[in-house]
Amino acid sequence: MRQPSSGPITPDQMSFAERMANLRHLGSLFRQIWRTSRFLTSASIGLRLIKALQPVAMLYVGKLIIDEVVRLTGIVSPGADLETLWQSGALATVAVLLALEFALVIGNDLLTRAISLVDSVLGELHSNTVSVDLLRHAARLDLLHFESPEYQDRLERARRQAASRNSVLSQIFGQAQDIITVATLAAGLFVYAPWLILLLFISMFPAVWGEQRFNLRGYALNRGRTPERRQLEYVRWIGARPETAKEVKLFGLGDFLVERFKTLAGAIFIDNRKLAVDRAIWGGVFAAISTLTYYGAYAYIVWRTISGDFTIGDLAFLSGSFLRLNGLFHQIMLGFTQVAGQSLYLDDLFSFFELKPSIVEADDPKPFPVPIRSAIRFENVGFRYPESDQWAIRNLSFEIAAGETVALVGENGAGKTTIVKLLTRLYDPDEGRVTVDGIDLKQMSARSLAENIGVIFQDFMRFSFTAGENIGIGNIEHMEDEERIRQAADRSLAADVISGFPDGYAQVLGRLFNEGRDLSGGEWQKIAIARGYMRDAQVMVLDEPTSALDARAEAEVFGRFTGLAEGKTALLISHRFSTVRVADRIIVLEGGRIIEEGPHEDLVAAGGVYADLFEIQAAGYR
Ligand SMILES: Nc1ncnc2c1ncn2[C@@H]1O[C@H](COP(=O)(O)OP(=O)(O)OP(=O)(O)O)[C@@H](O)[C@H]1O
Repeated sequence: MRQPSSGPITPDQMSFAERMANLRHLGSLFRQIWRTSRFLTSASIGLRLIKALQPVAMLYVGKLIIDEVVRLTGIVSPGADLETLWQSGALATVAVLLALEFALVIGNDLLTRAISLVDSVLGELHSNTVSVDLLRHAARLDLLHFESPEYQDRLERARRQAASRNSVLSQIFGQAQDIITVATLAAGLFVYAPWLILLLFISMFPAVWGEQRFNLRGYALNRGRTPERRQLEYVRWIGARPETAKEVKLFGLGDFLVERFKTLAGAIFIDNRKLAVDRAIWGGVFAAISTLTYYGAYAYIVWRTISGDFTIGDLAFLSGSFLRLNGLFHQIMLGFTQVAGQSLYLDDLFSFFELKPSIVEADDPKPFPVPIRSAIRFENVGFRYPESDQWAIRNLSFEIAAGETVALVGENGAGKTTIVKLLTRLYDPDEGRVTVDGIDLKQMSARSLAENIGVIFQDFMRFSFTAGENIGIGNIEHMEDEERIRQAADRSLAADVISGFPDGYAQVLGRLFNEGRDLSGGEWQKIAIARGYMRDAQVMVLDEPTSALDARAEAEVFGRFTGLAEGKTALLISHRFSTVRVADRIIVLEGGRIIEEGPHEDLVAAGGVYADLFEIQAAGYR
């Protein structure tokens, strides 16, 4: 597989073997389409097989008609009466042939429509299948995949392919159909003038070579421009979102965004235009070469007819066959290079599916201890974000005893959220380990870990779903449990917010949809906290849970939290010391290391960093 890279590649950088290797994805594509609908896939193949034989049949019946007409003109005297002639039976053959040709034309039309119907239905189903597969696969990947621009580029490329790639298979089926047609036409032509086929073949080469080169250039361009295209999407997104509208207006960012969009779009446009112009010019030259070949061959057949070697019917059949063959040969050859070209894009899609999550479950996973008997321990843990050469945390050891509430404090970037990500196994540590009652998190079943640790992140998601769903998704298995949702909402004070909605729990939140209703930051936070309460988790992690709450709500949320957390283990992160002081123990972090640790009173008495920070905040209130 190619190394994932978003950097531009040029046609010359891709070896022939690599181009061929991309064709392996055709098998995966076929399986995916087959899985989508066996019936429709079989129907598409079957109908095309029948349609493949139509051209030669048409030409041959045409030849028979002409020969029959020529024969009849020889025996029928000018001005003969149609009725007498019909009754004599002389017209029987030509009538049958005409009827046959009519049937072939009608049949062909029906087949074309049936194929296009089957392909369009299959195409839509397949594009749904790919989108579902993409969603499923993305959900299995690690957080690191989503936090890395390179993987976002890959996801973007895969997403772009999801909707359109089934056309490749239609194209391959079409190719197979054309090949069968060519074989039947060529067999006819071969009987009359074998070397004409060779001539046709040679005349194709420049076009095929040119086409595959342009395909590769097109792909390289597209791929190399993925980061810019993502930026383009981003600028478009910023310019048209309710979340951004306030700042865009007040900072007067409109022109700035327009300029940035123009610059990015302009660069992409210039590249695309150059490619389109080159392709058009060379396409014209190559087409002229093959037209020349056709007329050369045509002149030859005309001469052989004049000299009496071929009948007029033969002439019609041969020139028709040659014309069709010429077109079809072109189509097939170009089709092959196009399929090869398209399969480059398939690599984007299927190599995304080949990405494997690195945080995987142990072979024989152990359950999370219920209840926790001893403690959660960070044992000499070190962690560096991928693509970062700085340790976010290093040599970190601490424990949270069963039933204890521990608070983490520290300046921005001290490593607090990183600790939460390690505790929830969104990442694995690079050094040391995180254990619960001595069992490494890596040995634990992902499901039981998720069931036992409830987290509310500072950048929690504001889903444009109903209020009930926004809370219910905190425990997807109990999403329909209204009683549980109400209890969770009561605990987090979200119930008061929801009681003000005309639709209550059925109220759609957010500004995305017509009936949606937006909330204040603090109101959203109450909903998010309720989501955390949906799970009856033993360990609750609250990362900046109350930053947007007013003082009264904060006091109340925490009053309830500490009450409810009795017997539960909790980890709190907050910059507000009024929140932090309720914890049994406070850990002060700096640069990913612990610098102080103890209950609030002890830390204040010790007069260290915590005491200073506490004093600064307290002074602000005096
Ligand atoms: N996805 C990431 N990739 C690379 N570095 C990161 C990533 N997330 C955080 N960091 C870095 O890791 C360090 C610790 O970050 P962390 O988010 O844990 O800090 P924090 O204490 O939670 O900060 P805050 O109080 O601002 O929320 C910081 O230096 C930060 O820049």
